[in-house]
Amino acid sequence: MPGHKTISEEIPIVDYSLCGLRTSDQHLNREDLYHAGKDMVNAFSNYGFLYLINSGVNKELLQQAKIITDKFFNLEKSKKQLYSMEKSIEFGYVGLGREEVDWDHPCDVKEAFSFDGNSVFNHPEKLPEDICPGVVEFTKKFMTDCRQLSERIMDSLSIGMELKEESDLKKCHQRIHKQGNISYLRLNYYGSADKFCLSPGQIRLGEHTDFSTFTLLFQDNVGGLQLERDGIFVDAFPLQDAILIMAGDSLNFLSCGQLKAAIHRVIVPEDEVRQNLTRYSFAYLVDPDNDAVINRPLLCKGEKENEARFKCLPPPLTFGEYIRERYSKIRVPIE
Ligand SMILES: O=C(O)CCC(=O)C(=O)O
Ligand SMILES: [Fe+2]
Repeated sequence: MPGHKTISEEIPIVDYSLCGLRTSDQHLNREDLYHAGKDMVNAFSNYGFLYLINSGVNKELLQQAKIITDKFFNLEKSKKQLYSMEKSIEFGYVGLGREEVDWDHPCDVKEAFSFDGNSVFNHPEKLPEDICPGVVEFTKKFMTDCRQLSERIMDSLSIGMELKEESDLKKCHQRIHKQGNISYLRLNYYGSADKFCLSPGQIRLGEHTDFSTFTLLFQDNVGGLQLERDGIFVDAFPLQDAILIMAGDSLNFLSCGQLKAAIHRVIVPEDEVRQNLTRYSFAYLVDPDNDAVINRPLLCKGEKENEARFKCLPPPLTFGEYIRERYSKIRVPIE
């Protein structure tokens, strides 16, 4: 039976060997989804994050992710800028200083490229294949694995949360990788710290929660990612072959606050050798459909719609409306 233990007493570990991508749909067992789902719900209720091991995501794809990231971000600035992200679209290149998730600190010291599923699968001609050969094939394969894994995780969560209608969570995510849903892969690239004059208090990525339902985060061994636990930031030490799963704002809303959104940030490591290493991370953000209402809690078994937590709810808010409002606060406009 999949277990639930802790790494350094900090980050719960959920073993997905019986429900991950190596298990075919026919061999998937409800009992196994239930046990993993309960572990996930416990971890998200207490902390908002967990390490998933034995997910079955193809390891070769992670090596390719690193090669593609290296290839793209080492290009000249002028080439990268040909693919600059336009306003409010989750596709394109975000250069140094274009995002500031936490306005109490100076700008984030990172570059990123986001690939939303609709662009990758339906408009691959938009991708930078000309300057970064292989990117179309890689994103298609990697995002397919991520979507399949995310759907399994939604099945586990729906059973683990004891939803009255188990399909309700997935119903909010019917258009992943299609028009009307912006679930996306973000390649994050944090250049060596010695190249920049960091201002006091400047960190690589400011404190934030993701807007997503949840985020699958693949990080390298450099370190620097921190998660808030009981009001204190703890190091999310990279764990070999594990995916860090962080609950986002949408899951927090959909569970009426029962599942916490993970507060996280990336600092510059204190260790000088590590500071001067380039850090990579790959984040796949599973988002609800743009028109899905996210601030109406999903009904659990035994619950009635007229119970206390359903009273006095604010006016309905769709995911599309929510992100428009949030993005306007984090993006520094293009000059
Ligand atoms: O680089 C990391 O480890 C975290 C990235 C992240 O939080 C994000 O892309 O939203
Ligand atoms: Fe994040």
